[in-house]
Amino acid sequence: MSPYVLAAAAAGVLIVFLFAVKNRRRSKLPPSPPSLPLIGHLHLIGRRAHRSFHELHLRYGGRGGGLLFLQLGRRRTLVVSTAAAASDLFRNHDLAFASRPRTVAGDKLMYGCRNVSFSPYGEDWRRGKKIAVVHLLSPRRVESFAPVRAAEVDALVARARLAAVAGEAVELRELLYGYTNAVVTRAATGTAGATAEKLKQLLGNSSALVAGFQPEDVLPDAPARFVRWATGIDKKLDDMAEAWDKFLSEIVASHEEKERGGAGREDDEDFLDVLLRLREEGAGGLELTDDRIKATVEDMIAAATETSSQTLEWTMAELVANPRVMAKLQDEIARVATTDQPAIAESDLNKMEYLRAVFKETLRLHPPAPLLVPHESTAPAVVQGYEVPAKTTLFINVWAIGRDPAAWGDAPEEFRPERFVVGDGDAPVDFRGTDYQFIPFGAGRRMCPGINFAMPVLELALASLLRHFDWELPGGMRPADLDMDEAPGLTTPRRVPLVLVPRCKTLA
Ligand code: HEM
Repeated sequence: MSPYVLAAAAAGVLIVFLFAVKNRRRSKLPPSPPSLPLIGHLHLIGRRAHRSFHELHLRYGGRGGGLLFLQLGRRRTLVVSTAAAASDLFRNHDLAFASRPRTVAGDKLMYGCRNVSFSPYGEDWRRGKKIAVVHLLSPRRVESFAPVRAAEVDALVARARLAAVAGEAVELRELLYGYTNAVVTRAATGTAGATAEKLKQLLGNSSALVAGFQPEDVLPDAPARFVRWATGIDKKLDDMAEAWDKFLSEIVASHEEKERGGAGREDDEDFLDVLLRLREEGAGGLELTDDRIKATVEDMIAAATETSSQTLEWTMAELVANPRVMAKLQDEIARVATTDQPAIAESDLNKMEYLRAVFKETLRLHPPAPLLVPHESTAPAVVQGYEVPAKTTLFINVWAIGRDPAAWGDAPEEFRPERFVVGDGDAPVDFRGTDYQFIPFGAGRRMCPGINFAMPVLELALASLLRHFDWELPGGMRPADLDMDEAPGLTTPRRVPLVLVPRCKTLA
């Protein structure tokens, strides 16, 4: 046989062998739709990524046990879309997926990812998170902000009353954002007013810059840098980072000045006071540099404000769309908060079981972070028999999991808070990270540490707004006319802001 024929035969065998190996490797990845060169599956993802992932899961993920593997430009991506798969992932692979993908925007806006939310998994993140859980968001610290919540709810009710007396419609987003922003800004920095206004502006501009896919997601380093420079993204991020830094540095300086005048009582401290005191005390091994302190305060404000105001706006929308639920909740509030009380006491909130159920139902259907915050794996993992390589980005589609018929029955789209009310002795499904069909705050190591802070802020506001007012749709609109779609972005506000008319109620 001629050497050419031999070489061709050998090459053929080698190609078939390599193809078989590649296919065997591929077959160990979770299912995946057909992809294009370079961009992979990016062209299949719309502006509301959670909806695109859900559609792809329904179409291609059937045999994948709730897992779907996508190549989004350069990013290997695992999408989890069912409660069963989320349970397996958090129970058995939480550590492998406990890091975060690094982004240029996160680096620039959060002091090199020195905040808790974007920090890669490691000792600094662990210590930063401990500070958040033990010192900033502990039940005792949250309790110390009760007067702040009471004052800001009073202001919220007063603003709604002005509109009610004038017979005017109110844009709820503006009203509710003003409230959550003021509570969080006061808890973080001790003041609201102009500080809260400035923060609103900074937060709004920053969200627009970090939303959506970034050039480095799609392109190799050098071209991505070029695109960032050519499109002006880098300049915008640098300007934004400078504006944040100027603002935060002034607040830190004024707190340091105050501290030099003598330490106040620990019970009256805001987040910045706590962080500066911990720096003095040694901070459990974490070097609390100025940058880390500023990143932590910025992180808390960013993580708390929009998530809370969006939850309130969605809840009001669902209540107006479901008058039966609205009436039942108003009855509960009237039963618990009697007429002799001018304002609702926080201790009464625990007696409002249906109120908590209403919020849970809202968070099931409208989780503010529909894909959580992206995780990244630091080691290879075998999930449900599939091999997932290290450095894979993980999206947990809690928006889809909240609609998973296997977990929620045959009418998962229906707003029915009774799902979360159970008979004596049974524990209702909760969002504390162990009922994997309902994880709007995440689960495992990277779970949200802010639940205790968020819930009284939400519950006190809603109970007060429903106690003092009836809420009507403007201009003959009917509940069925309400647009219940969400806008694109990292969090999911309503696409169309909710506008309602408050009518003063006489307290029965
Ligand atoms: C309705 C209100 C809120 C919702 C729905 C919410 C939801 C979430 C979610 C989904 C995550 C990501 C979990 C993951 O990646 O697995 C998260 C992380 C985080 N949240 Fe919240 N959150 C809320 C309020 C708050 C508040 C009030 C604070 C602080 C005052 C806060 C601070 C944080 C922090 C620091 C992280 C990062 C945790 C980490 O990476 O280890 N959140 N939150």
